[in-house]
Amino acid sequence: MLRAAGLLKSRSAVFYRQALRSAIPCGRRSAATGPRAAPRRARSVGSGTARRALAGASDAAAMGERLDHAAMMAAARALVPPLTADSHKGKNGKVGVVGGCREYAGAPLFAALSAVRAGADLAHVFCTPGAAPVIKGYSPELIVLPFLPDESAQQGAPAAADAPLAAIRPWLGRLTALVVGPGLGDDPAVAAAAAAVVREARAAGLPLVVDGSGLNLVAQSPELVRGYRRCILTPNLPEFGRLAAGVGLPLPGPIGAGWQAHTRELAAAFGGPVVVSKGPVDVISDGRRVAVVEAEGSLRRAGGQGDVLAGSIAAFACWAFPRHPGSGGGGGDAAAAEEEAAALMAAAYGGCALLRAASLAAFGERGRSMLAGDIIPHLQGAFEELYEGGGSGGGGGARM
Ligand SMILES: NC(=O)C1=CN([C@@H]2O[C@H](COP(=O)(O)OP(=O)(O)OC[C@H]3O[C@@H](n4cnc5c(N)ncnc54)[C@H](O)[C@@H]3O)[C@@H](O)[C@H]2O)[C@@H](O)CC1
Ligand SMILES: Nc1ncnc2c1ncn2[C@@H]1O[C@H](COP(=O)(O)OP(=O)(O)OP(=O)(O)O)[C@@H](O)[C@H]1O
Repeated sequence: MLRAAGLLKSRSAVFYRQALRSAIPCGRRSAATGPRAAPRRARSVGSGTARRALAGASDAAAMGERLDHAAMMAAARALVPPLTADSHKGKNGKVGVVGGCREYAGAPLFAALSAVRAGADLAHVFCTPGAAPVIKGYSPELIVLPFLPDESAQQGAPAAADAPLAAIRPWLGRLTALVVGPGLGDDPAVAAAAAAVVREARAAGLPLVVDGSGLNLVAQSPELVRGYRRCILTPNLPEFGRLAAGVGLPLPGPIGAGWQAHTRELAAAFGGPVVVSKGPVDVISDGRRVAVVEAEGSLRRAGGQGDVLAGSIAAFACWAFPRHPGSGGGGGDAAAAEEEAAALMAAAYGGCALLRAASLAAFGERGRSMLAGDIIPHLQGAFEELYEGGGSGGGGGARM
């Protein structure tokens, strides 16, 4: 038994290392990705670490010029808080997930569990009453709050968002990042409540990751996030097309990877949010600079991998804005805007690289049977390899 576990462990470690190697275009491990000798200090966006790490790549860059992989990995690594004996619960992140309805209970579960497995301390799921017992039943770790409208009771009723927002509002102030959309569905009352939560979160300067059905909300009402600098939009290609249509950005031809070339333009059209266009490579842009995550991932396309990504990015977003001071809105000084954009780009890059390494490891273990839930136990080993240099290689056979 122990021997088998050891074999699994070392097999996993091989996959993390493969993922790591394939993440480095020159094929050698740079200082930026090597193990760290010294303990790290806690850092915040205000320290300028993320911006400085990006500066070498971005200062000379023309609009849309591609940022360097090693610099992006260093920037992501700089966001990771050290584990210290004087930490308290919540210090390393409290993530909220707005999503989960009768049809889709898995998506918010994947996002929330991934956030805590990536290192956030707490995860809350704001879902409909129909989804709550299912989500809770899967994981005692999650704080499940059935405050979104009950879809079955709402048919034909006006989409009033006041009551759900009143229930959710007291919790928002405790969070350090919010994921909006995994498994939210398209019920009008649920969508109206989620839109109200987005407005409230934005007013409070809370970092947002918008994914899944949340992107449909944004496509229909781009003003929800337009100009908001603490927002990451994570579209797959159909979602990318809907967002582009929402802001009047023309795209060439039918759905396809070529659309990703327009990621910078889409981000520019939103004027604040970072866009992560998911696909064969993940293209990340703040409307000015572009970073591309090319690391090898899984060959499986099982549903839910985007939810694991959203939760992983949310953990990094907590670390990018530990106390979310300021509003993240337009205006303010240019240096602050630059800091926020750099931190957000680093958070997105960190999450994308993590997902790819973990899914490659899960694929190595499960092959064609790999599911999104199989990736989550591998977040640990992938995280250690990419961001801590420890490389326990753990995760094989562990529970979600
Ligand atoms: N287990 C769950 O509860 C899951 C729920 N999910 C949720 O389900 C809701 C709806 O998501 P959908 O996946 O239906 O909607 P999407 O808009 O993501 O996808 C619509 C259709 O486009 C296709 N498609 C996706 N990527 C494509 C690409 N690159 N090229 C061509 N076609 C592509 C898909 O097969 C799908 O049929 C969201 O809220 C989402 O979060 C998903 O996250 C999957 C897992
Ligand atoms: N064609 C591809 N080649 C390689 N990796 C891919 C490809 N498509 C997706 N991925 C990987 O899967 C991740 C999630 O992308 P995907 O398109 O599955 O999201 P999604 O459709 O939003 O997921 P979900 O099923 O959770 O809604 C990407 O970030 C990338 O790592």
